[in-house]
Amino acid sequence: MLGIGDDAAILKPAANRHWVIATDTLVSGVHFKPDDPASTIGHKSLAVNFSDMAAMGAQPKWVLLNLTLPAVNESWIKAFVQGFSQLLNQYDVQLIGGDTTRGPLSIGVTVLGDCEQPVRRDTASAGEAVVVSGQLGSAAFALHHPKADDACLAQLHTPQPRLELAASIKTMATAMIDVSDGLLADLGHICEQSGVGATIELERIPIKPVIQTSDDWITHVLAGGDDYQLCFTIKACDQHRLPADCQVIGRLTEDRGITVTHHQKPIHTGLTGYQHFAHE
Ligand SMILES: Nc1ncnc2c1ncn2[C@@H]1O[C@H](COP(=O)(O)OP(=O)(O)OP(=O)(O)O)[C@@H](O)[C@H]1O
Ligand SMILES: Cc1ncc(C[n+]2csc(CCOP(=O)(O)O)c2C)c(N)n1
Ligand SMILES: [Mg+2]
Repeated sequence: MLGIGDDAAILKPAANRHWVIATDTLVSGVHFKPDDPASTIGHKSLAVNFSDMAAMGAQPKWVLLNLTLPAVNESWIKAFVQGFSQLLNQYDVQLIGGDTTRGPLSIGVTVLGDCEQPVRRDTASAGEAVVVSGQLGSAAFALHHPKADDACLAQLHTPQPRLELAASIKTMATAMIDVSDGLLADLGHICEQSGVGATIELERIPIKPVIQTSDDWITHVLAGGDDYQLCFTIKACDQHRLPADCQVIGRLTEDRGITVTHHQKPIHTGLTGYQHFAHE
């Protein structure tokens, strides 16, 4: 085992474990505002990667950090490191390397984790219940209404990866994903890759009541993104075993596509999810 200092780090996998590897980049102006606090940018760049580990039912162990900075601003870097290290230490994860270059501000993180049995996106079946953790739409609401609610703003700036929750439900989850691009997009990935569809009930999706003050709250809930909650599927017989922070919001169907109902009536949203190249 060798960390920072050589041309590459060296890892020795534990026997009978699966390695799980993911990478996610945050770009200034795309994933955060240039004047957001550096400590929250540090936190979020790691949290979104840990969220991918949670979605696989894996435990993060090591990370690589690729920093592109426009200039050396010591107080900015100090605050970034503080936010980044706080989450690293919380989950006992080691920074084993990375790269630092000059350019427009962006942060790339690669995370390596392990688990006994990963939870995939392509293993759900029709008839199973669709579950989400926490509440959806808070971060998207805060992005559009930054002064409206501190709890929503905290969801946007310092999302908490659902690692403990994932560990507690991973054996009952038949498929799982984290909600980064919006529920419709991410549940859509489970559906497409598992060859099923879904019907979800809007009124069963947990939200903070304050977001309903926005005319666009349905868009925030279904397609806003930046939630970093878990969406997973379970057998109907496991519903009574769900932790309190999890809510069944619908069911998987043989028919493809996702139908959203509001008080039993289908609603036509025309929504997809967060798309990086949608407005080109
Ligand atoms: N440039 C790329 N080269 C190779 N594979 C890629 C590339 N971009 C995405 N992928 C792969 O495509 C799959 C989906 O990645 P994507 O980033 O779209 O989804 P995600 O990780 O669920 O979402 P998010 O990035 O919002 O967390 C992953 O397996 C990822 O490794
Ligand atoms: C300044 C600013 N503009 C827009 C957003 C919203 N946003 C950006 S990327 C993304 C999806 C996840 O990205 P990826 O798919 O790359 O992981 C979302 C919801 C934000 N947070 N800050
Ligand atoms: Mg990704």
